[in-house]
Amino acid sequence: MSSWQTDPLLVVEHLTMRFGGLVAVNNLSFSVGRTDITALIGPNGAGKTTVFNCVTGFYKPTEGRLALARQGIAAAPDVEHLTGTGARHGKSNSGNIYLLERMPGHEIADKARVARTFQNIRLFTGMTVLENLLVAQHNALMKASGYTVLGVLGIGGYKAKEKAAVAKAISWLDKIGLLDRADDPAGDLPYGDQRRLEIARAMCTDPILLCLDEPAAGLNPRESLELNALLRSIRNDHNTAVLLIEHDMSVVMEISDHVVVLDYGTKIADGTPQEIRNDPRVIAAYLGVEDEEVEEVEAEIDMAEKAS
Ligand SMILES: Nc1ncnc2c1ncn2[C@@H]1O[C@H](COP(=O)(O)OP(=O)(O)OP(=O)(O)O)[C@@H](O)[C@H]1O
Repeated sequence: MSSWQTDPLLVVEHLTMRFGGLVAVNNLSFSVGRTDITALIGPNGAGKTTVFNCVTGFYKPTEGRLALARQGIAAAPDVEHLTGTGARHGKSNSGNIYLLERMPGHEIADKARVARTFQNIRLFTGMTVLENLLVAQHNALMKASGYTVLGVLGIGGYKAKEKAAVAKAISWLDKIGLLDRADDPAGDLPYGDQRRLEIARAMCTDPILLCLDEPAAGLNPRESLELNALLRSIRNDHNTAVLLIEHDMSVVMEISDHVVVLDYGTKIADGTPQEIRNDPRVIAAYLGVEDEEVEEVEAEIDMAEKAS
């Protein structure tokens, strides 16, 4: 059995999102494995970003449940019990469970520890590269200060936390190869570096789930390889599950453990890259081609896989 079945971090059940008469996501169920890179793929308008917006609290789903278990397994009876209490989160025998559909975005980030990036880069371009990573840790630092001036001036653990925040930022800059650009404005970085900085900024909040909206868009082949290595390291070395939306099939095939395919808001396939890659419905839907073109597309995917 695969990780998303045996050790799910997030279980999405019957998620539906309507905008007036338009059903953007329709009765969608899938799981995100705790140790997986999960790719959400599908043609333009399939509902991928809407799913992200529901997971991260930008939208309140019309229907459905999104249960995240910080540790252990969110056992069905525990999730049912929590749902019945009307609470947003609660303790179970194996740890805390969070019902994301009930939580505002800032709680999803702070308490459930879900971080995200956007399709278009949203760095603070006028701040330095280092400052971008420090700002990401602002909430944790303010907590350490006890929200008091004395706290900020050094009573209690604030100074130690401040040092740790700088150390964490520097270690991420080192990891993404931008230590020598630490004092430059983030807006001066080339596009691919800005993308990696945005991911590092999200990682500075110590997420348990990192949601990336088209991280490979606009990257050249070298930057794309660097991104793959970074995402693998996030999964392997930082115990952070990754959920990404991606159109670049070579990236999806190369780094995903699990692929969920949407078309018109509905799930049409769910499995390993190997399982979904030979499914003609997936290829046709994802690339928006007619049936007779499917073989051609399969050949293209083969070539992309061999090249990566
Ligand atoms: N806030 C909104 N109000 C109305 N309709 C919306 C809203 N957000 C998304 N939609 C619609 O929901 C459908 C799904 O959009 P969504 O952006 O989730 O698709 P997507 O798979 O992420 O597409 P893309 O790959 O182009 O980013 C589309 O028809 C879109 O127009």
